[in-house]
Amino acid sequence: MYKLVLVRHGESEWNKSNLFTGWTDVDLSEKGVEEAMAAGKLLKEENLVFDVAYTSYLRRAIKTLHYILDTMNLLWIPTYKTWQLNERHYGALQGLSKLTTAQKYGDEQVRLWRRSYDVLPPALTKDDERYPRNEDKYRDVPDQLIPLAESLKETVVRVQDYWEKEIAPQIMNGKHVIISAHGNSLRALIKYLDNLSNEEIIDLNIPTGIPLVYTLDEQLHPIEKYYLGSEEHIQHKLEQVAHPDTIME
Ligand SMILES: O=C(O)[C@H](O)COP(=O)(O)O
Repeated sequence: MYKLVLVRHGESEWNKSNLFTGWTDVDLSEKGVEEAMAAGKLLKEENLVFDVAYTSYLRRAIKTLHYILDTMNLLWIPTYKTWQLNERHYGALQGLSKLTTAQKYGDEQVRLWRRSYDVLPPALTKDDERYPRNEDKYRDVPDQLIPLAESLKETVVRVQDYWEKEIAPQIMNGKHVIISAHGNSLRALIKYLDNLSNEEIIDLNIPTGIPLVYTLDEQLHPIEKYYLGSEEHIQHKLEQVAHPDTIME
């Protein structure tokens, strides 16, 4: 049996202002930093230890991992960063308010863009300043893999590819792994790990900064999973993600 921990980054500045973020490299809010440190504390109290860590190319996930590992006195462990664990690319929605977009296009359209499995958000054009190719950190990513927009389906492809090639072999080798990533890149991974249908994944939300602990069998099939922390706190945070326009604090 193996243990695996997934954690969505703490609240970001754009989570706080309720903006579509995707690959925009925004920082953690003050509350996000506190959430990350609290996650480290919970993991320590659970007596979990890690040998290797994975995160995305985005500072909100990288910093969350850093605060967690610092709190656990594990900053020294090898940490791998990859664009393949980045948030789902939200295309031309990036930077728009989720509330204003719902007022303009309707709640149902926004729900489809946010949670359906295979509906693409409106795409960027290559001359848009938000085109990822403009950023040095993606210089080694082949052109055909640089997204202009992604549905969860495309996100699953790149996350699953990285999982199979890099992360799964480490776990099979007995390494204790933590992954710090994003709401939708983790939904993509969980869809794959839990073998959820395209319908089941629609209702899955991931709270910020709450460690999700998996127990996996020898074939890396999940046996058990649970969030760390109080049930009430987790439920409240899940509501916030599901309805970001209605619950602010
Ligand atoms: O990219 C974003 O806006 C968030 O990280 C995830 O947003 P969602 O919960 O609206 O998909």
